[in-house]
Amino acid sequence: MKPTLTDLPSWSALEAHAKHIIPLHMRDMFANDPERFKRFFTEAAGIKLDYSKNRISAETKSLLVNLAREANLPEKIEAMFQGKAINTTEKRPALHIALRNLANDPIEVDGKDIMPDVRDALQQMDQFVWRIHSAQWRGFSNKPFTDIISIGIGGSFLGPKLVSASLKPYWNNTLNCHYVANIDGSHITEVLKHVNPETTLFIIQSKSFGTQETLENTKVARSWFLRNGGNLETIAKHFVAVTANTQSAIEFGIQEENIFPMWDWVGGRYSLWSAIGLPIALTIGMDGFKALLSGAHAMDNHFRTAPLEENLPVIQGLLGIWYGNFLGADSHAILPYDHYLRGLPAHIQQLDMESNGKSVDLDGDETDYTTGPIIWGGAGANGQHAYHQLLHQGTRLSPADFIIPLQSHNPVATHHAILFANCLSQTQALMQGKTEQEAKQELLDKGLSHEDANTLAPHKVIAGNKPSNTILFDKATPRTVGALIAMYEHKVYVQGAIWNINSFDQWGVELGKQLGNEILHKLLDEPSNKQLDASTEGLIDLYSTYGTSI
Ligand SMILES: O=P(O)(O)OC[C@H]1O[C@H](O)[C@H](O)[C@@H](O)[C@@H]1O
Repeated sequence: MKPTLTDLPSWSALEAHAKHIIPLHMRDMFANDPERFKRFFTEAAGIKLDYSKNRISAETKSLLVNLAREANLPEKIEAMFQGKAINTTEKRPALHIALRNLANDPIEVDGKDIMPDVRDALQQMDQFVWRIHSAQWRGFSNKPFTDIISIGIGGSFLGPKLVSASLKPYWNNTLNCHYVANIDGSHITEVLKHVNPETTLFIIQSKSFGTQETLENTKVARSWFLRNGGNLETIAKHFVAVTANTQSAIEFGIQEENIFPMWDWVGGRYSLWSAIGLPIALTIGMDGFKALLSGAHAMDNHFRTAPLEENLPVIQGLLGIWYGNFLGADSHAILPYDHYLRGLPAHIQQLDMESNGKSVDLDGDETDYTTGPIIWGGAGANGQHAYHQLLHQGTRLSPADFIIPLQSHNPVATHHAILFANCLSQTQALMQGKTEQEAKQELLDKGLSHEDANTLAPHKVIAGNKPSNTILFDKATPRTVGALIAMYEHKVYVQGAIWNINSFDQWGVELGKQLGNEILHKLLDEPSNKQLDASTEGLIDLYSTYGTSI
C-alpha cells in the first residue's frame, strides 16, 4: 500500500490534537486570550480576514501549516505558477493566473510563451468594447446597441454574471446585460421578451462550443433574430463568440473575425478573466475590467510569495481541511452581506464543488479521507430569517464565511450600520451561543414562573462554538472583487493540492450528458432499442403520454 495523506505525521498529530480541541469552547478561548483577534487576523490585496472565531489555537494553526508543508503545498503552488501540467488527466496546466499576469513575465506552455496571446486577446476585447461603446459598431438598422445577451452555462455563465452584477455601480449605463443559461425554454423566452433585435448583441460563450444548452439556445436566438428583421448578412453584426474551438464556432455560422479566443489551459470555472469576461468589460468598461484583473493579480502575488502562516488562501484552505477532515463538517456556507455580491455563493459553489468534488487521488486511487465540502449560502441579512436557524441550533456543523464591505455604494439612512451590526451579531452569536442558565435568567427577568422558565429554557439554548470567518474589504470595487474571487480560487487549489486530487477536471458531469442523449432519442420518438431501467422507462412513458415532444 502506498503511503497517503493520512500516513503523514502531521495528519496523526492533527487527529490527536482534535481530541484536545473538541471539548473546548470558543467563548473560553476569547476570554483567555485578549490578543486573539490580532493573532488570527491577516490581510492582503485589499482583503481582510478575521479568522479568530474558529475552533483553533496557535498550535492548531502550526499543525495545519505542518500538514501543508508535508503535503508539498509550497511546491504545488509553484508548479501552478510555472505552468506545470497540474491538470493531470487532461495533461494541461491550469493557468488562469496568466490571464491577470499584469507583470507580463513570460509563462511557458509546451515551450511557448503564452503571454503574447493573452495580451492580444485583451487588445481584441479592448477594441471591441470601444467600438460598441462609441457606437462605431451598430446593429443592422444602424442604431447603437442597447442590450447584450450572453449565452453560456456553467463557468461560461456564473463568473461573468456574478462579476457584472457585483459591479453594477460601475456600469456605464448605455447597455443592459442579460444572461441565458438554462435549456428550460422559459429562460430565453423571458429574456427575448424584453429586447429589440435591432439593438441586441449576442455573445455566445462556450469554451468547447459543444455544450448542448448553449448551442440550442443560440439556435433559438438566431432564428428569433432572423424572424425579426435580421438576415444572414447582418447576423455578423449581432453574434460574436468566445471559444477555444474556433472551427466549430465557424461551422455554426459565427464569422471568424467575431471570435474571441480561449485556451485549453483555462478551466471553464476559472475563465471569467478571459474574453469570457466580455459582458463584464461591456458593462463596466475595459478600465474596470483591467482593475478587476489587477485585484486578482495582487492576490496571485500574495498567494505565491506570502509565508504559509500569513497566506490568506492557505489559511482558508487549511481551516476547511481542519473542519472537514478532523471535526466532521460536511458543508461550508458563503454568506455575502452585500446585495451586489449575492451571486457569490452560486459561483463559489461551482468553483469549489466541481473542482474538489473528487474521490480518487492523482494516481487514481480512492482517497481514505473526505474531500470537497458542499458549498451553499445566500445573501445576508436575508438568510438570518431563513436558514441561519440551523446554523445556530441544528445538529450539523457548517463553517461559514461572512463577507462584508466596510463602506456601502448606497449609504441609505443607517442601513449599512444595521447590515454591519447584523453580520457581526451573527458571527458573535455563532461563537458564544447562549447557555441554559442565561436563557432561564432572561425568561425569569421577563416575569415567567420558574416552572415555565425551566420548560422553555432548553429550547432557547444555543450551543455556540460554531466557526466563522469574517472577510472584509473597503468597498466592492473591481479591484477588491477581483482579489476576493482569486482568493477563493486559490483556497480551492490549496485544498485540492493537500488532498492530492485534480482540482481542474470534471469527469463526473459527463455521465449525465451521455445518458441524457439516449433519453432524448426516446422522448423525441427517434429509433432506440436501448432498454433503460424501469424507473427511467416509466418516467419516459409519462412524458410520452402527458408531455410535449417538441
Ligand atoms: O464553456 P463550455 O465548454 O460550454 O462549458 C460549460 C460548462 O459545462 C460543463 O459541463 C462543465 O461542467 C463546466 O465546467 C463548464 O464550464
